[in-house]
This record gives sequence, structure tokens and C-alpha cells, in this order.
Amino acid sequence: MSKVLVSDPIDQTGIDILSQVATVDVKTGLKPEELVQIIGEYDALMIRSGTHVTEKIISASNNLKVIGRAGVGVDNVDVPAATRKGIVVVNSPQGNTIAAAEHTLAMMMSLSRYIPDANTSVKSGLWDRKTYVGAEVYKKTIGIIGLGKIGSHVAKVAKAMEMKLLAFDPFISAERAEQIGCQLVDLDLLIRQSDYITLHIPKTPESTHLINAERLAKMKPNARIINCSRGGIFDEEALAIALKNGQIAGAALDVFESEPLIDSPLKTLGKEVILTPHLGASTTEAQLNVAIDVAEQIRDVLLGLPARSAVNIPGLSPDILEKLKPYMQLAETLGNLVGQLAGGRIESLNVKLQGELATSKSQPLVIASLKGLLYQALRERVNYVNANIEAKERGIRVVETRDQFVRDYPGSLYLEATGNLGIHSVTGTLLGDGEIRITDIDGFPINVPPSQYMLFTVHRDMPGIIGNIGSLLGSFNVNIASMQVGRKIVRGDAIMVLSIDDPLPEGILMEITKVQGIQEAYTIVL
Ligand SMILES: NC(=O)C1=CN([C@@H]2O[C@H](COP(=O)(O)OP(=O)(O)OC[C@H]3O[C@@H](n4cnc5c(N)ncnc54)[C@H](O)[C@@H]3O)[C@@H](O)[C@H]2O)C=CC1
Ligand SMILES: O=C(O)CCC(=O)C(=O)O
Repeated sequence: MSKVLVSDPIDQTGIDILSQVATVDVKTGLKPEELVQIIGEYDALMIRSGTHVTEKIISASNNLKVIGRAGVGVDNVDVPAATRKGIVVVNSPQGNTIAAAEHTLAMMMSLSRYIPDANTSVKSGLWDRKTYVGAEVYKKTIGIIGLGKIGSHVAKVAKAMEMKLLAFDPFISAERAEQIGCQLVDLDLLIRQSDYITLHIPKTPESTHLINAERLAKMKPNARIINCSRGGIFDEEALAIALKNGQIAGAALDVFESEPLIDSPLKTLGKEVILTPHLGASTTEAQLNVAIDVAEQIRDVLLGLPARSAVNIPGLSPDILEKLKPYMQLAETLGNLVGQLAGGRIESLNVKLQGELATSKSQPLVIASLKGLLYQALRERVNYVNANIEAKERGIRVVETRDQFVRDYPGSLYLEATGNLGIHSVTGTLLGDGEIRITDIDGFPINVPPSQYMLFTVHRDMPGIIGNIGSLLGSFNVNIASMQVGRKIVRGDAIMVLSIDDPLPEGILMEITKVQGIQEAYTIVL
């Protein structure tokens, strides 16, 4: 049975789902070196934001197949290192959207009315009504940086509160922003005109210290800023100085450059600063959502099924996956077949999507073809996660082409591998019942289902040759399950494809090539 380690607190429902297929150990609060020590035992790791899955942990993980992040941000996982090792990284892109948006709105209202400090004041025995005179958000301008899932929900509620909405997001269209009720503007204008600024973006090299001393200096003196996205997007030192100098009116932060927040000048500031310990996703509802979402995906990966929200398998979104899943098996089989025909070192792979397949996304089919192509070299070490990287590291050039006007089958896939030993091609399709058919090998038309053990020959189309091969296989006690010949012209070159029940015995290939008229012979194991 598989073993799963849960190293951050997650909802029990998630653990129950994992327990259907694995032994689950819940060990929270592990030190990095403790995790390095034990990770080798596990097939899957489930985390929240507390565990940092570093390269060191990944290198120590010999059995790990999947890392599940019960939340959105995967910046606490070294995704490139996981990808190189073929480990699937999954997250829950929507499970905590509402929780994070509501925390942001709560921060905005709390900042405006000094609620945390007023509460502390009353609890300490005071009744101070002068210190906590706040500001209304009604008719004020809110600038939303990052108009994705969380930013859009914040926008929806802010609009209902009759705020004016500005947004900065270089990756969305002005029309989309308008639909949400926002005016899409550049960052400088947003910074200068907003009374409230809230960030909902991932931490990337471009967004690190996006809010720095220079931008703080451009803000209105009554500006209040909120960060419930990722630490490090604010320059915390510059922010503390701006708040201390009264350059801006307030800041609410849920996330920090270094968590937990230990030493920070922000901690010494007054009622204009609110700090929460990364609570954006901490609602019962969100924790249930993300635990179910991620546990189900870990379960699926452990059962050999694709995950619906894998962050390191490009192009495999759930809708695309549903449509292309049967063709991915075809691509993998053809990749494996053409790789064995080509033998040696492969230099390039041409993936041609034909007929109705020509309108599909090619990336999943390219990945599946490469996975098949590399199987002989890498066996179980190649998967959908690392196939692209492994191909690049071997210098395999991938060319994608499309041809809508293929007549014979509604949709088919053509793979051509060029290697140091020559060029080989295969074409295949799916029948109505989803069964795979190989329809062409090296330009010879055939119609055979793939089978585990196969023999291909290229020979002169002449009388007696099929009988001779049949007798030779019989003399080695090889049972032929099916046989088909394909030729381009009568008495020209032809191809023979045999499905056999067992692997070919040692030495027989050499005997086959000695048969008169046989030019080449290949054994294939799929
Ligand atoms: N505090 C907490 O507990 C939580 C924090 N988060 C964080 O909130 C952030 C947003 O999450 P979602 O809305 O779900 O993500 P999303 O992917 O739906 O939206 C992010 C948006 O940011 C935009 N963007 C990316 N880089 C940008 C840049 N440099 N400038 C402006 N816009 C940029 C993207 O185009 C996208 O529209 C993430 O960093 C996530 O990790 C999410 C949940 C809980
Ligand atoms: O797991 C958590 O509580 C943090 C959630 C978060 O930051 C995220 O989903 O990006």
C-alpha cells in the first residue's frame, strides 16, 4: 500500500480520502532535517503553507510521486526540482478563493475603523471614542492589483459597497475588467489615485518588492494598503518607514517576507497597522474545500490517473484532458513504437495532428508522444511531468504540424522520429470504441491493433516469403496471434506486421534477416 505524509494541519475529510488508498501519517511541525530523514518512505506528501519543500527534500525523496498543496500558492515548493524528478505537484486553485477575498475585505474594514485596536482598548478597561474615528469606504477608490479569482471577488463586493474600482493586471483584457466593473489602468495611475490598494498576485521575480519606497511615495496620504497574497511583494522595511512618517494612512498584512513574523519594525507600529498570521484561507469552509480537492488528486495520482490541477503538467487542464485522454494513450503507444523502430539516439520528433485532431491543443499529445518515445531509455522514470524536460536534455527537437484534410480517419496522429540510425514514422487512430489502430508504418498502409510483442519486417513483395517466416517462427516455437502485410506497389517493397504471444527468443531476429527477400526486421515490445 502507498504511504502518504501529511506535514501540515489539514481537514480530517482529506485524510479520510487518502486513507482509501494509502497509509496516512500525520506529522506536523517537522524540522527540515527531520523531513529529509523520513521523506524517502513516502509516495505522496500533503502540505499547506507551513512546509517548505526544498530541493534537498525532493532529492531525498526516492518514492515520491505527488506533492499536494492544500491551497493556491505553490511558492513553498521547489516546483522545477519536483518536475525534474517527475513528481506531480497539485494544488487547489479555487478552494479558498472566497476565504481569502473575505479576509481582504475584513482587513479593509478593520483598517478603516481601527477595529483591532479599539477592541484591545475596551478589553483593557478603557472607553476611548476619540482615538478611533475612522473613514468610510463608500465612494472611495479601491485599486486592485491582480484581477484573478480573489481580486475579482473583492471587486464584486467593493462594487456593491459603491466604491470606485481601478485594476492593474497586465494579463487580462480591458473588456474582462469592465465586466467585473473595474477600469483597467496602469500601475502608476492606480498607485496615485487609490484610497485603498489591495494585492492579489503571485510572488514572482517581477512582483517582488512591487510596493517599494518609490511607489509608497506616490500614494495618497490617506491611502490604506492591504496584502493578503504573498509576502515579499511589499518591501516591509520601506513600508514601516512610510507608515512611521505618515506618508500613507495604514497597512494590513496577512503575509510576510519571512513567516512566522519574528523581528519586524511593523510590529512596533500603532493602530494604523494590522497584522494577521497568514489567515487568508483559514475558514472551516475553505479548509474543507482544499483538503477534499487536493486529497482526491493525490488519490488519483497514486491510482495512476491524471490529476485535474497539476501545476507542472503544462496544457493538462481538466476540460482539455477529458477530450484528449483517449488520444494520449494513442500518442504514448505510437511514441514508444516509433522510438523502438528508430533505435539509437533520437534527434527530432515530428508530431502531426491530422483530421479533426488538427483543431485540438497539441501540448498534451506532444507530452504523451515524448513519454512513449523516451520509455525505452527511461522506463518508469519518464512521465507526463518530466517528459518535456527529459527530451530537451537529450537535445530532441520537437516539431508540431497540423493537417486538417486527411481523409481516411476522422482524427489521426502521425509521429516521425529522426535519429542517428535513420528516419521512421508511424500513424495511428482510434476506432469508435476507443480501440487503437496502427494505420501506417514508414509509409506502408496497414491496419493492426498494437500488441505487447510484435515483429516487423521490411521485405520484397514476392511469393513464399510469408510462409518462410511463418515456418521459421514455428521452428522456434513462437505462436503468431495475427499477421498483416502492407505494400505500396505489387512486387515492390512491403512490410509485414506480426503480433506474437511471447517475446521473440534470442537469436531469431538474425535468422529472420537471413531469409531471402527480408531487408530489415525489428522486434517491438509495447
Ligand atoms: N493569504 C492567504 O492565505 C491566501 C493567499 N493566496 C494568494 O493570493 C494570490 C492570488 O490568488 P488567486 O486570485 O487565486 O490567483 P489567480 O491566479 O486567480 O490571479 C492572479 C492574478 O494576478 C495577475 N498577475 C500576475 N502577476 C502580476 C503582476 N506582476 N502584476 C499584476 N497582476 C499580476 C494574473 O494575471 C492573475 O489575473 C496568490 O498569490 C495566492 O497564493 C491565495 C489564497 C489564500
Ligand atoms: O494554507 C494556508 O492556510 C495558506 C493558503 C495560501 O496562502 C494559498 O492558498 O496560497
